[in-house]
Amino acid sequence: MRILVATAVPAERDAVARAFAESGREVEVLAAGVGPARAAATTATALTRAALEGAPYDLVVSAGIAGGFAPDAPVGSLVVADEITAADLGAETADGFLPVTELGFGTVTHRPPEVLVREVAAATGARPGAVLTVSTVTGTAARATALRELHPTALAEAMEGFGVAEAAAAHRTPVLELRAVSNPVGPRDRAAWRIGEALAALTEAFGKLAPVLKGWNPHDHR
Ligand SMILES: O=C(O)c1cccc(C(=O)CC[C@H]2O[C@@H](n3cnc4c(=O)[nH]cnc43)[C@H](O)[C@@H]2O)c1
Repeated sequence: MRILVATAVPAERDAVARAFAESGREVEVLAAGVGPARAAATTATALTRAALEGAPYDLVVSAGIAGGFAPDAPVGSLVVADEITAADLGAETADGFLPVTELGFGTVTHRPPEVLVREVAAATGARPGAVLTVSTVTGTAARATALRELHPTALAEAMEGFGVAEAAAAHRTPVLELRAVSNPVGPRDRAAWRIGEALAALTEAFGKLAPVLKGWNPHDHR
């Protein structure tokens, strides 16, 4: 079982890697960059390289900190994606937002394996729900409300999950997204982000997750 974990920034990579200190070559943790496009490009490159080396990954995990929708995902809590949805990939119209799928293109949602989502939730206490991928961090209460109206099951927003999932899908590899909430989604207050608390929660979660991930057989749960 080979696992690729893609975070956005090195501090998140290091927080995850601490939990896998003795995993040898089974788990690689990569700082793939901020935003869906950069994350997709870096993740796809890593997946291609591994495939060409004859050691393809069996699972890709998008991980890091996130904004949480109140009151369901408070700061310090964990969220595991039961769907990974690109929330701003589409067109704005006079009648509201249209996802690209309604324009006849592509996809806006990837679904991680249900069994794995349940196992991750049980092992870590993470709450399952939609994790939105946005290219612009939400900075107003109005935008937070609009996102929840469009995505009532959303628990968190971050900036990479959909890009990582697109790369995984191109390689027919299952994907998972696990996030630790560092801030509420809403009016911008960067100074109030609890990054240290969220990174500590991420390390603890991956520590509990290591046996689950290593024991998971993708061929049993396609
Ligand atoms: O400054 C630091 O020490 C530091 C350490 C770890 C991570 C960061 C980041 O700024 C990570 C940016 C990353 O976080 C996600 N994120 C977090 N909150 C939100 C949000 O409210 N809306 C969208 N994305 C959020 C996102 O995935 C960013 O890539 C800094």
